[in-house]
Amino acid sequence: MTTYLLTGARPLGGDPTDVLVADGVVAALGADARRAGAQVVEADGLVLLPGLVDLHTHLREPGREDAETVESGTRAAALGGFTAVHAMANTTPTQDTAGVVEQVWRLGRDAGWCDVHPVGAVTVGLEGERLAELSAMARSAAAVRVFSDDGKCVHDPVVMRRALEYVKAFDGVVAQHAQEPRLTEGAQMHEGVVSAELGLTGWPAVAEEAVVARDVLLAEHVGSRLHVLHLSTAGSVDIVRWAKARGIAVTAEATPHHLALTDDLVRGYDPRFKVNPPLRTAEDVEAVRQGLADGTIDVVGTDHAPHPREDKDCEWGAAAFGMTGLETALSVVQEVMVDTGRLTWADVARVMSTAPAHIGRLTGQGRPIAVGEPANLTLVDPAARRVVVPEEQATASVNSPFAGRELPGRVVATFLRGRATVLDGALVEGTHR
Ligand SMILES: NC(=O)N[C@@H](CC(=O)O)C(=O)O
Ligand SMILES: [Zn+2]
Ligand SMILES: [Zn+2]
Repeated sequence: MTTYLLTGARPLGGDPTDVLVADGVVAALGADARRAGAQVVEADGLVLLPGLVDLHTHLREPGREDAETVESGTRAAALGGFTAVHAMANTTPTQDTAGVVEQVWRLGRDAGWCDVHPVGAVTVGLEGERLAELSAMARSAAAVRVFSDDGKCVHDPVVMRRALEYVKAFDGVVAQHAQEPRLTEGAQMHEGVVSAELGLTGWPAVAEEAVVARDVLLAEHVGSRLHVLHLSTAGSVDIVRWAKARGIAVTAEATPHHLALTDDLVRGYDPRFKVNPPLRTAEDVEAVRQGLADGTIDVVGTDHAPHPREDKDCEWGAAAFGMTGLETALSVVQEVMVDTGRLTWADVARVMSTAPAHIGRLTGQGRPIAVGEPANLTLVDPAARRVVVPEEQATASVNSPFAGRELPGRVVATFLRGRATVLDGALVEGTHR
C-alpha cells in the first residue's frame, strides 16, 4: 500500500503539521512524519478532517439503477469527502430483510469507494404496518444499527412505539421522516405566503412538528434512541431543544439544502427545488442554522436523493421529491456555517463525522486525527471556489439545487483506511479494490 506524507496540513483547521499515512493508519504526526519513500501530498493551508460520514444517502440500488448505483453513488461520496454513507432503505426491493441489506453492504464493499452501511426498513415494504425483521438485519453481515422508513413516515404510534422498544436490544436507533400523512395529502411545497401566491397545495410546518413532538415523547416513554431526519422548521428545532433539555435521547439532522435555500426558489417552478420536507422560510433557515450552531441539531446529513431526468424534467406537480447532495454538502456547510463564523472546522468534524459515526454506532469512523487511528481522512482546500456543474459530477443524476452556483471549498483528497480514493480532486481509479 502506498505511504502518503501530507505536508503542512491543518488538522481540524488548527496549526499546520505533517501527517504520515501508512499501513492504513495515521502513522506519525509532526517532525516524526518526515520519512523517505512516502508519496508527498502538498497540503499547505489545507484543512484535514476525519473522513465524512453521511447518515442519510439514497443509493437507489437495487431497483432504480437509472438514478444511481452503489458504484456511482459511492464515487460521488468519495469526491464529496465521505468515507462512510448510510444507504436508505427505500429501494426496490425494500431493504427490509437480512438478505437485501447484505446485498447492498456487499455491493458497497466490492465498489470500495467508501463504507456502505445499509439502513434497515422499520416496516415491511415501508408500508407502516408490520415491523420488518429488525434483529435479523442487526445480526446480519451488514450489522444494521439505523432503521428508517425514510421517504415515508412511521405514522402509526403503536408501530413507532414497538420499533423504538425493539431496537433497544441491539443499541439501534429509529430515524424518523417526520411527515404527518393526513396533513400533507397532495402537498407540493411549504405552506405559507409563497404557496398561497402560487396556488400550490401546502405542507404546513405543523405536519412535521406534530410528529417530532409525538416521537420525542414516545422515545422518552420507551427509553430508546430517536433520530429526527431532515429537520426543517423553527418549531422542530424548539421541540428538539426542549427534549434534549429534558434528557430525552434524541438526535437531529439538518440537510445542506435546508441550511441554505428557501421556498422563494419555488417561484420559478423548477423541480430541482422540489423536496421533502419542502424548502421553508428564511426564518426557518435561520432557526436551523442556529440549532446546528448551538448543538441542538447534531449532524448534517445530505439526504442525497438522485432522480432520473424524466422524473425531474417535467411540470412541478408531476416531478419527484428530492435533490442530490453528496458532492456539494461540505461546500454548502462551509459557505453558510464556517465562512460566516458560526461553526469552526472542529465543529464541522463533529457534525459531519464524529456525531454521525456515533449515532450509527460505527467504529473506526469519526475518530480523532491521532497516531494509530485508522486513516479515514478528508483534505479540504477552503480557499478554492468552483461552479457546480451536475453533468460533471460522479452521481448518475443531475438534480442538484446548486447547479450553476459558485461554492467555496474543494475536497482535494480522501483516504479510506489509508488508501487514497481521491487525490488532486479526482477519483483514484484501479487501486480501490
Ligand atoms: N427527500 C426527498 O424529497 N426524497 C427522498 C426521500 C426522503 O428523504 O424523504 C427520496 O428518496 O427521493
Ligand atoms: Zn425523508
Ligand atoms: Zn431521504
